[in-house]
Amino acid sequence: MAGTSAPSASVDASANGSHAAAEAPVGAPTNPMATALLTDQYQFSMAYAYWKAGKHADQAVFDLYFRKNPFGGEFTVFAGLEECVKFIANFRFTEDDISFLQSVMPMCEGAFFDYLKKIDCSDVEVYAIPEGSVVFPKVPLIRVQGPVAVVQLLETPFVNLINYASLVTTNAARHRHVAGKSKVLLEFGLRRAQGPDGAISASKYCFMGGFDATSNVLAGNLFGIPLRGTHSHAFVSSYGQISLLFLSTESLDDIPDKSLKSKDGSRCFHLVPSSYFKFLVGFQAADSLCGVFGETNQSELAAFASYALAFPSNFLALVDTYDVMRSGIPNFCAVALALHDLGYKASGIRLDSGDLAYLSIEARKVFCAIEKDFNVPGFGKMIITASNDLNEETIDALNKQGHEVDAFGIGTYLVTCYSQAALGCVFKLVEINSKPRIKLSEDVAKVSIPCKKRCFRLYGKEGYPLVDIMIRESEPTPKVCYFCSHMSNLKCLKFIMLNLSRQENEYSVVIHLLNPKGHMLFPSMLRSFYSAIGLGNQVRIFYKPRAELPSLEKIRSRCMQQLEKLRPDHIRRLNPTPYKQVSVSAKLYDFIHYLWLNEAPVGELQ
Ligand SMILES: Nc1ncnc2c1ncn2[C@@H]1O[C@H](COP(=O)(O)OP(=O)(O)OP(=O)(O)O)[C@@H](O)[C@H]1O
Ligand SMILES: O=P(O)(O)OC[C@H]1O[C@H](OP(=O)(O)OP(=O)(O)O)[C@H](O)[C@@H]1O
Ligand SMILES: O=C(O)c1cccnc1
Ligand SMILES: [Mg+2]
Repeated sequence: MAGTSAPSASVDASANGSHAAAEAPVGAPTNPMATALLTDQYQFSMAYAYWKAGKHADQAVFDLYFRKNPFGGEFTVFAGLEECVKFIANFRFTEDDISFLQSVMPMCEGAFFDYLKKIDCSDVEVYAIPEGSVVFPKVPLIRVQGPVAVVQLLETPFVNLINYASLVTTNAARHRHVAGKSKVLLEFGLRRAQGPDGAISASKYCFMGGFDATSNVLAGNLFGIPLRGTHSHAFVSSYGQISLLFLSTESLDDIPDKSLKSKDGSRCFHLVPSSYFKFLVGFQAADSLCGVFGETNQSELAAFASYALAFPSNFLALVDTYDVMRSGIPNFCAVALALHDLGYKASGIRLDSGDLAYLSIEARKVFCAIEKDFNVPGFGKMIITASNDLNEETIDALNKQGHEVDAFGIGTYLVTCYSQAALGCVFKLVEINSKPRIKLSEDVAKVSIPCKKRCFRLYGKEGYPLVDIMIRESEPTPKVCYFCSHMSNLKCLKFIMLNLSRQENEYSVVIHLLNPKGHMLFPSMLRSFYSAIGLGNQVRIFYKPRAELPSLEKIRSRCMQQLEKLRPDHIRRLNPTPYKQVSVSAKLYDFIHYLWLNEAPVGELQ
C-alpha cells in the first residue's frame, strides 16, 4: 500500500448484482458488527432530510476531537484509527439492510433507499493524526471530508470506534507510567470487560498503551499480542479433598505418574514425597529462614508437584490459596528445588491477595535465603507476579511502600476504565461547500473551531512538545507568527516556525499533526468509470489507503516514544501541569470571532 499508488480494481463475478464491495487490502473491521447500520437513527433522518433538500452531495468537512483529557490527567493517547479506516473501506448497505431501513422509515420516499443502495465511502477522505500519538483537547484527531449525507452517517461509528480505544489506551499508558518501565504488565481483563468487544478492544489497546502481554487467547490470535498466564486457585483447591469422616487429604501419593526426565534427558526420576519433604525439613532447619516454616498444606504441595510434572520448564505457582508465608511459599520452594535437582529452573509465583508489598518482600527474602543456603544461583530472582484489584492508586501505594513485585496482572480497573466511563469525543461540522461553520454554546469550551485546518505541534529546544497550534488550511505556513489561545487572545504566544529540515535551530521544530500524506483517498473516479461502461455492479474495488496502515507493534512504539518525549510534569499523576491550551493563528482567531458574532443572535437588555 504505497503512499501514492493508484487504487487497484478487479472484476469479481461473485459480486452478484450488489454494488461494488470494498474489501482487502484494507480488511474488515475487527468486530463484524461494525457495519453501516451501526449508527444512530437520527443520522438516517438527517441523511434523508439532506437528500430531500437536494443537499446530500454537498461537500462537508467534519472534525473529530475531544474536549478534556481523561482520568484527571493532562494527556491522551489517540487510538482506533485503523478500525475507522477498515470501517469506511467496507461501508455499504446490503439488500437486507435496505429492507430493514425501509421498514423502520416508512415515511421516506423509495428513491432515498435507491440512493442508499449506491453509496459507499469512495468519495470520502480521511486525514488523521497517526494512531498511537499523544494528543490534547480540541485538536482534530480525524478530519473527514465528503458528501454530507455519507459523512453524517459516519459520525456515530467513528466516535464509537475512537472513544473507548483512546480511553483504554490512555488508561494502559497511565498504568505503565506508574508501574515504571522495568515491570511486566499483564492485561487480565477478559472476564470483567464489558462484553466480548470490550474485552478484545481492551487487549488490543492495552498492548498499544504499553502492556506487555494479555491473557486473552483470541486477542493473541487476532493481533499477535504476546500471551501470558499463570496458575489458578481452582487447580490448587482441586487437590484439597478433605473428608470429615475419613480425615483424608489428597496427597503426593495420589499423583498417578510421578516420573520426570531430567532436563538434559539423561535420567528419569520418580518424584516421591521425600523429594519434597527433604527440602521442607531443610527449610525448618535453615538458620537464614529463622524457623519461619512449620507444616505446610499437603494438598497444596500435591497440586504444585502435579503442576510441575506438567510444566517442568515453566513452573509457576499461585501461592495464596491457604497461607502465603506458612504454606504457599515453602511448598513452592520445595517443588522448585526438586525441579532444580533435575536441571529445571522454576519461573516464579503469583500473589493474589493480602498485603502485596509485605508478601512480595517476604517472599523475596525467602528466595534469596534459599539461593544462598541451598546454593542455587538465580533462585533469589524468582519472578513475583501480583494481582487482585490493582489499579494506578494501588501500584502507586506499593511503590511508595517498597515492594518486590516484578509483574502486575491487571483486569477490572484497567479494562472497564473504572475511574472514567467515557472520553467524550465529538464529531463537528466545520465547513460545508467551502463555507466555514461554527457550533455556538453557552459553554465557551463547547464552541467548535470552524474551518478546514492544518495542525502543528511545536517542540522546544529541549525536545519537549510546547503547544499544538491550528491555522486555516488556506493560510501559508507561517515562519514567525503570533498565536492565541483559541478563545481569548490574552495570552499571545510568539513562535518561530521552522521547517523540519532545520531541526538544528535552537528555537523549536514543527511537526504536522494531521498527517497530510497519511490521508485516505478512495477511488471514486474508478467507480465512475466502471459505472459508465455498465460494470458498476459487478466490479469489486479494492480500497487502498494512501498511507500504509502501520502494525500494532509500530503504533505501540510510537505511543511509547511520544510519552517519553512529554515533559514529566504533564504526565505525573498528582496535579499534572496542563499542556498549553490549543492555540490558533491570529487570522483564525479573528475569523472565529467574526463568525461567532455573525451567527449569535443579538440579545436585548430589558
Ligand atoms: N500494600 C498494599 N498497599 C495498598 N493496597 C494494597 C496493598 N496490598 C494489596 N492492596 C490492595 O488492597 C486491596 C485488597 O482487597 P481485598 O481486601 O478484597 O483483598 P484480600 O482480602 O487481600 O483478598 P481476597 O479477598 O481476594 O482474599 C486490593 O485492591 C489490593 O490490590
Ligand atoms: O482483580 P483484577 O484486576 O480484576 O484481575 C483479575 C482477577 O481475576 C482473577 O480472579 P478473580 O477475580 O476471578 O477471583 P477472585 O475475586 O477470587 O480474586 C485473578 O486472580 C485476579 O484476581
Ligand atoms: O493467568 C492468570 O493468572 C490470570 C488470567 C486472567 C485472570 N486472572 C488471572
Ligand atoms: Mg480478584
